[in-house]
Amino acid sequence: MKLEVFPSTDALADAAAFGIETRLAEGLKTRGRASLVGTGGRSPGPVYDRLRNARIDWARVLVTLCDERCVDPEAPEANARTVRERLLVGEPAKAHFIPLWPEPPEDALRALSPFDAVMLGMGEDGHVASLIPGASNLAEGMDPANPAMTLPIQAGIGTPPVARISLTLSSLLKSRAIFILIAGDAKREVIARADAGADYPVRALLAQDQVPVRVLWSPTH
Ligand SMILES: O=C(O)[C@H](O)[C@@H](O)[C@H](O)[C@H](O)COP(=O)(O)O
Repeated sequence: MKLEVFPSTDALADAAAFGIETRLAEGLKTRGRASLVGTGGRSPGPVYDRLRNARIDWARVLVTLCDERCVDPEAPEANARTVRERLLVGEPAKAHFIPLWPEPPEDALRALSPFDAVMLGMGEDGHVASLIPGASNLAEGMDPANPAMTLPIQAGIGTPPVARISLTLSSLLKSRAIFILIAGDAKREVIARADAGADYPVRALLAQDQVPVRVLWSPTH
């Protein structure tokens, strides 16, 4: 793993947004459509803010999420709400948004893949999307041969501890580029340990050579 170190959240967000916009533009140019898998948490907000200004044909872009909390889509905890408020405003409102909940869109996701760009955060427990250590079906979610695109995750783990829908590892890997956004010293140590072989969910993304993965780090959120 090559950790890309940025001095600030702004610098990280500039680089991530540029990388993602480039992937979307490439998808539009070569395939006439593009797909973005977004994420929740604190990391993506500043990236969405920049992507809003991307001069691409948003009407031909499909946007979905790597995970969703099973809460009212209007609730502040809903990842869809973050995407609606931070990304799908102005021109990007023309993009087609595919929610993961209440009906996991298995077929739509399969038809959409491989995704042009997948943006992920990472927890201090090494989770990505909602592939969270402690989930009773984590092995299923981490099975690279699992044909399912999505996986329900029980309530009681993760923050907030609500039930969730996550993309599976196999669906995250049906992509052309993955961007992992992390902040703070604790997560820098976790990802270094994962890269060195520790059994965190994020390790599965670092230890494969099917999809290019960029890991972008800044000292704070
Ligand atoms: O819905 C979620 O909670 C996320 O998708 C989750 O996987 C998040 O990305 C990480 O927990 C990192 O969160 P931060 O970006 O806040 O560090």
